[in-house]
Amino acid sequence: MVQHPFAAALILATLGFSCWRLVYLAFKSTNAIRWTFDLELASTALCSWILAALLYRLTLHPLANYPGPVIAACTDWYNVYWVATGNRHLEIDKQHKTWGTTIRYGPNRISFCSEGAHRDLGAVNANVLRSSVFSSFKKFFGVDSSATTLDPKEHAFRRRIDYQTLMPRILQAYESRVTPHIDFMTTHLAEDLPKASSEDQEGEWGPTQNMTSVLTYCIADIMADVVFSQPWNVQRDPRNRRPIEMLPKSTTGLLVVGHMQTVIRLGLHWVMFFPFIKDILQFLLLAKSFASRRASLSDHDLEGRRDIWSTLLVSKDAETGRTFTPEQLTSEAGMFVTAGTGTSILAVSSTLFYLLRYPHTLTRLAEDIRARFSVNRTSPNQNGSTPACPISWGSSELQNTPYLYACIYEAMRLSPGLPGFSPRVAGPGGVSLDGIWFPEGTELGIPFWSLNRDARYFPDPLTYNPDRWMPVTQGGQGLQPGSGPAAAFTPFGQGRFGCLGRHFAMQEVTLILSHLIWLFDIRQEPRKDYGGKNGNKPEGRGCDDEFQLHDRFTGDGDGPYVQFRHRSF
Ligand code: HEM
Repeated sequence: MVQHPFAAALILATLGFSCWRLVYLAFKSTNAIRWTFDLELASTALCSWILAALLYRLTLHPLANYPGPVIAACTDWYNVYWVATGNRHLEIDKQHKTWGTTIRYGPNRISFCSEGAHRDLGAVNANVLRSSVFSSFKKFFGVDSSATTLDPKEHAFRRRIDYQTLMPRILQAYESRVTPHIDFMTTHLAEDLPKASSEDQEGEWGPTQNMTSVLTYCIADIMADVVFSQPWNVQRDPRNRRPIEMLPKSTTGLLVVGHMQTVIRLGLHWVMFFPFIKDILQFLLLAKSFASRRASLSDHDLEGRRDIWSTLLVSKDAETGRTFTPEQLTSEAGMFVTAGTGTSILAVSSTLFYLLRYPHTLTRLAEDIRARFSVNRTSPNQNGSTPACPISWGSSELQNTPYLYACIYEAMRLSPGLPGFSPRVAGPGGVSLDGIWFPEGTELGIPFWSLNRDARYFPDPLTYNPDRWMPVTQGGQGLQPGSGPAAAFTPFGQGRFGCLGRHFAMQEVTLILSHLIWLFDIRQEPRKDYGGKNGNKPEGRGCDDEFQLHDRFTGDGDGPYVQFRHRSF
């Protein structure tokens, strides 16, 4: 209020006018035609109610003194707008640059960009709950998953069961559900390339590939196979691609709706936001059909190969003795596909983007990987010209390739899987973050995009520098994600909401990248204009050297546009 005297004066004046109108109408009522009077009275009362709410939000609300855009303090339509554009992470970043560490980005929402706040919010025993933003999922689909339920006990129960499917020691069982899809992708890429005249010569460069698309199809096939024992077949059959291509945009829809709890309470979300969510409805129908087909498979059909479904089916919660109901089983299985697809695509595509933008990092990584994994002359050739890649799922040598991990972490820092918020709500009695107390019910979010680029924690933050994550003994800075000086960087979240698939994801991402880099030379499409050279890019998107994302709860990119050629052996 103090910061916005003009807005406050305007609102006061309008409120005064409304009160006068009410009094005037009350006097006039004896002579007025009844329905006209009712209409005028109702609209005046509505305007007065809205203005009173605005006034309260700007003056007496517990968050009234936090800085930020006036419109954000007044209404959540600010959030709806920015979420719908996919640019909310850029807008929030701009606001933090203007106002500092803590900003009010909704009437009841605080964005807190500090390592201390991140630590306190993510602590296992933090007095916070999941925000009602996630409730839109259940409102539309009638079911919840561990990634959306607001009930802490239900969440903990589902998490305990889900964890049993992704424990590091059982991941090896998924090998035959992962590697064939990666092999299909690389074989397909190789088929498009001009043949090299001999093995010890590089070939010609092949056609341009949009790696976000290539990876989307590969990773969707992997996830459907790992979860449901059913290849989605999106790599082979373009007709199957629409649901997976539309998934990022439809999660935006859920996020948009989640910010409008009043609209949901009035049941208007179906009408107002249907265009946003119709694609996710299609996706869920597809997940249901996967689930019913999977339910009809017997152990014999699986030929001894484990999938996530079979583990979920038999797992029992040690604390409560409960198992999943058929509905819970279906919603959890579908959730694994949504949670594990977009995030992994982004991790691989952004790493490729930055490796190509900083060619010395690509050269170093390729030399390292090719030196560690030598050519196996006895294994069958792919497409007659390229020896098969010897790197296998779960390879301990691969897991001990620090520069590969460093390159991925650094790309995830600049292109976080969750560029925006994963909001929490202060529990009964309130919560203290980084020394600041927030009352019960306040919605609190860490702006991951901004935090990961904060020069207080990552000097020279916009430079892609994998050496930050290399051990000191190998000339690096020795940072480790989520601890010590890099505590601000937690690419897989933390605490009781942290990612259950992190070990699986790192195995998958490292395997895909190492296969591409071992098999092919890669270069950026020479003619592609990535950045704001034409001066017509929206604010925050002008940098040529940055992988551009849309915040659709998970980050959604495009490209990089690359060309491959056969490497020499
Ligand atoms: C590089 C890839 C990935 C990244 C960056 C990533 C990141 C994250 C993050 C940041 C969260 C926490 C969300 C929150 O705080 O609300 C999360 C949750 C989750 N992730 Fe991942 N994830 C990745 C891959 C996967 C994969 C492959 C799977 C499954 C196979 C998976 C399953 C989950 C699940 C089930 C949750 C919800 C946990 C809960 O609510 O208790 N993720 N992920």
